[in-house]
Amino acid sequence: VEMENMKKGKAKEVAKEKIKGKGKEERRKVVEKGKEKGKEDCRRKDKEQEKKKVQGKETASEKKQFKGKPEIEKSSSTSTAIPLEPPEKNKQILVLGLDGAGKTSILHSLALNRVQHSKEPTQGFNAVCIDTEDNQMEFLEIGGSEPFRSSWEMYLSKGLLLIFVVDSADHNRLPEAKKYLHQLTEANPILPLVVFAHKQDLEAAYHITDIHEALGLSEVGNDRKLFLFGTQVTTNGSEIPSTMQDAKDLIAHLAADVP
Ligand SMILES: Nc1nc2c(ncn2[C@@H]2O[C@H](COP(=O)(O)OP(=O)(O)OP(=O)(O)O)[C@@H](O)[C@H]2O)c(=O)[nH]1
Ligand SMILES: [Mg+2]
Repeated sequence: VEMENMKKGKAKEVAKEKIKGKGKEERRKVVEKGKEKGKEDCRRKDKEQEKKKVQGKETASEKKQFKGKPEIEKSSSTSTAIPLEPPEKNKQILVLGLDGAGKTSILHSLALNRVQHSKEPTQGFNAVCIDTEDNQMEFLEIGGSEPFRSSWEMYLSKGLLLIFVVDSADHNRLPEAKKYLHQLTEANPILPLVVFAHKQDLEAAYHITDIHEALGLSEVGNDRKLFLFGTQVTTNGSEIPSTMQDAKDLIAHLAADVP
């Protein structure tokens, strides 16, 4: 399926203009500003992660999965028990969606520019730093299993933008995904939203227009930047599809745009 980027109404125009209108120079400034705020940690960790991957050990994000409070800014992130608290430092790109939607697989693949499927459900959090050409992004996935969903909402205020992932072939659970998505969008009416209509490789996958409808995306707020991508990761090791690359580029632009 040739995947595409769908945007809606006014939000579409605004987002487009902002991305196009923003000169590279200006964008770079924003990025530099972000780095000054202490994102070097993130970069250093990312390098360590890459090394691990090359050595064929556990992936960065798997290593960083843990229960309880995220400690991604600290050098030794280990398992801790409750309480759950939002991270206090840099703003992150939140990656949410029901269990099994494909969040971790997407993050691994975006980090490597190569497909890498996740083998295990995320138990708690999964923090991933990804370098782009002139930027660096910090993603925070929160597990989609029931016990973790109650903590999604409290991370919204710390989010730069929200990536919401759905399994496009899991028709039965689309209403549930919609319910959670709308709870999130109602709690924060302006946070930019990027929806991944994922697993487009599956025969049963709904096309993005159906996903748009099933998730009620026309009702998530007129003041919000909204994007919808049809995505998939297929064979481990293969290059990520161009739509995934497009999504990554867009996310980098959006993240750099946030003051
Ligand atoms: N067919 C297909 N399967 C996929 C795709 N992406 C991920 N998967 C599979 O879907 C399953 C769940 O993927 P994960 O990335 O662990 O899903 P998740 O959203 O992180 O799940 P939680 O961490 O439990 O919230 C794994 O078996 C993946 O291999 C895809 O594009 N197509
Ligand atoms: Mg996961």
